[in-house]
Amino acid sequence: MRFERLELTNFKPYADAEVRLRDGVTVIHGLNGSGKSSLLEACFFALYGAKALDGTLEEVVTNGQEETEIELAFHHDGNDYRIYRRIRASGDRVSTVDCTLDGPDVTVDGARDVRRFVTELLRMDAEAFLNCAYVRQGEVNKLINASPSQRQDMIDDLLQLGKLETYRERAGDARLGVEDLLNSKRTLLEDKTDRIERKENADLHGRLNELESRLGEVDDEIERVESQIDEAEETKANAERVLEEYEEKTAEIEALDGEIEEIEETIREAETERETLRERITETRERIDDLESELETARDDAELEAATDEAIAARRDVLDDREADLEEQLSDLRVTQEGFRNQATNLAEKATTLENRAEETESDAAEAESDAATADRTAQEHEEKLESIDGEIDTVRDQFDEADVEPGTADGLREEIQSELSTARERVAELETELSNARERVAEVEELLAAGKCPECGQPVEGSPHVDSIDEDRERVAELETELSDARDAVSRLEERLADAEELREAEQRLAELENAKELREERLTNARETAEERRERAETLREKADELREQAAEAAEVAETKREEAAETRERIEHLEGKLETIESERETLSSIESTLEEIDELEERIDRHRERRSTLEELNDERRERLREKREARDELRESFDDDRVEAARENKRTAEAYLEEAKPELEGLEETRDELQNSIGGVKKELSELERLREERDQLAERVDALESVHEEAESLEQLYGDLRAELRQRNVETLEGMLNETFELVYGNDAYSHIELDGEYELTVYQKDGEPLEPAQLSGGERALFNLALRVAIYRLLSAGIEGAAPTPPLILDEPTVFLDAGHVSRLVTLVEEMREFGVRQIVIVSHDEELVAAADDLLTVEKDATTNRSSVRREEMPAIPSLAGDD
Ligand SMILES: Nc1ncnc2c1ncn2[C@@H]1O[C@H](COP(=O)(O)OP(=O)(O)OP(=O)(O)O)[C@@H](O)[C@H]1O
Ligand SMILES: [Zn+2]
Repeated sequence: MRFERLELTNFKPYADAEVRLRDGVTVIHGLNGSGKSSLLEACFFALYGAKALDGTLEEVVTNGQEETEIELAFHHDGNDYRIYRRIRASGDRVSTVDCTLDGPDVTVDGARDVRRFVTELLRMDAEAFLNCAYVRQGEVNKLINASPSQRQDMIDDLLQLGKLETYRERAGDARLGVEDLLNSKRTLLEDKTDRIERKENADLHGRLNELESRLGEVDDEIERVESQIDEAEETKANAERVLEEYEEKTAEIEALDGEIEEIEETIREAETERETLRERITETRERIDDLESELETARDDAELEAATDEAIAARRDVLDDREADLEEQLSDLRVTQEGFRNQATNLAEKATTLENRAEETESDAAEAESDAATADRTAQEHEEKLESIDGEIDTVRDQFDEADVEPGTADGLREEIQSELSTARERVAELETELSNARERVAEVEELLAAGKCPECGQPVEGSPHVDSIDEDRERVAELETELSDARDAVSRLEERLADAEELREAEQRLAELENAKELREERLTNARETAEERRERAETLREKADELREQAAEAAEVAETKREEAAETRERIEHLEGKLETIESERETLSSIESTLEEIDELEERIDRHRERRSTLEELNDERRERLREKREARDELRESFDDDRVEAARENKRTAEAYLEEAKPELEGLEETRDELQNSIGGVKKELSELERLREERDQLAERVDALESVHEEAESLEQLYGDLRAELRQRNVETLEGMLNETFELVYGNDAYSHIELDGEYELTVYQKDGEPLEPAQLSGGERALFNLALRVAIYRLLSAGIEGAAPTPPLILDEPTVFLDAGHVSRLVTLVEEMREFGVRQIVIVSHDEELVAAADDLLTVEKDATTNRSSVRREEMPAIPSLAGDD
């Protein structure tokens, strides 16, 4: 067997790692704590699971991670296998959630099954693997310190000698089982023999004979009693038959008596019923008489000639006719009444309308009167105004009288004065111009004269002609001034006169206006007066009209009253007729009651007939019954005469005697039968015991045979037990010898110094080291390094023994050494290298060693370097490229 590939995820310090392991010697090296041992542990754990751990499952999961995966591929006996494990930590629990082993044509699931499979496959469990193949760090003293019996167990177990012990134990168990069985069978056999002896002593056959003869006697006695009982029973039966017959006849007579009584009773009942019916007929007849007298009275009331259906029908016709007639009259009257009522209503309405109109007309009249008054007041106002206008006109006329001008001429006068005034004003203007001119000339001349010059020619004044005219001119100015003043006076006078004339003209206009106003007023006055007159007349007319309307209204109301009265009269007549109709109805009812009385009478008559019929039927029935009664009485009398008192008495006596006998005999018989049953039981019991005895004898014979057989099986088991024990001892002895040889060989090879001569391993697995001088030494007394070598030698020896012993069937697992050089000095390390090479030669294909030792490293076929990252604290593994591999064997 050899490991091929290991793949780890979150296993201890490894986050992710993959290692391939090859044949030959693989050395794993690296610093302390880098994870070397963990790699080996991983392989071991992959194979055996939790069993392979020193601690708990929890430790394999990298701190802080939740899941760990391990995959190990290995080769064994020509096949490839692969184990996969997945461990999950959730909360406080750590468990294997997945565990599978795949091999050729096989898949195993579940940690337990995988472990079993691996144990089976490698022929060693985890413990055995540790004892031979995997030398764990620090387990140097394990085998040395073990007690001989522990050592024996370990080695026996490895060499499968344990199985022989198991077989021996099983044989021992079987022997003990047989022994138990044998003992119990022997006891049984003794018991049986005892019981047979006891039974043989009891004289069962003698008892049987005696019982059988007694049974014969009892049977005879039973037979005798039974025949007597039969006789008595026959006598009893005969007597009973006679008595029965007698009883039957008595019963028959009783039955006939009963029937006779019944018939008599029926006849009596029928007679009673007939009597009752007769009484009913009388009662009914009386009732009919009463009804007929009632009928007579009713017929008179209803004016009927006869109380017959025909008369009633005729009377009904008359009543129908009368009713129809009355209905007709009534309907006419109702129409009339309705007419009167309508007229009364209409007239009352009309009266109201007229009354309203009269009121309206009166209010119109009042309105017209008030209008007339208003018009009168207006006329008076106009009159007053006219008076004031007349006053004003007089004042204006007085003005004209004063001016002595005829009104209407003022205009012509004004025009005349106007033209005189303009002429006068022209004269003034002319004079003013002339005066001005004259004055200028005077002024001019005076200026020239003052200057000495002629005013006309400019020549010096002395001698100028013109100077002479100045006086004339001065006169002319004076003249003109006088003339102008006169002319101006004339203008003033004319202006005054014009103003007067103007005034008059205005007065004239005012007068015309006043005359106009006066005319207008007068017209309006006339109008007002006319209006007043007209309104008064209208009021008069309206009042007359209103009176007329009132009269009409009164008339209409009167007529309405008359109509109402007429309507009331008609109502009375209607009521009267309705009364008559009611009378007809009551007459009809009377007729109906007569009819029903007639019907009742008929019915009563019928009832009488029925009663009579029933009576005669009853009479006939009773006649028949009397006939039957007679017959029954005869039959009964016959029966009474037919039996004999003496015979009955004899039968009674016989029956009593037989019964008395039977009463005594039956218990006797019962007693006999009981005795017989007891005897039979006893006989059965004795016979059973006899057959029991037979059976016991048979059983005893069988048991005796069985005990013989068991005794021989016991012997066989004993010898088998012995055989296994001997075999194991022998095998162990052989193994011990071989092991001792190999141990010495190996120890010599790895230690080989002059101090020790040899190691002894005795049959009890006691180890002793002998010094050269023959002194024995306990292995525990060796030095640390010596112990390490000794241990290694022992392991290797066991490993060799194992591989030799099992030969081919179980190819040896890889030899795994964890730090084997710790206690060794350099020389011994070289020997270890030699040992390793030896092992290779013995056929160990794969050797894995954890070591720091340079020499071992140098001797490796494969070098794996393990490193731990200082920051992440995660380990990694790496294969060193090796130079051409020197042969290890060549080293030595
Ligand atoms: N569950 C774990 N999670 C993380 N790290 C772990 C876990 N278990 C162990 N370790 C670490 O792994 C290392 C131990 O590894 P291992 O024993 O394989 O080292 P080594 O190389 O064999 O050391 P030495 O040379 O001292 O024997 C320690 O540093 C330890 O802290
Ligand atoms: Zn280590």
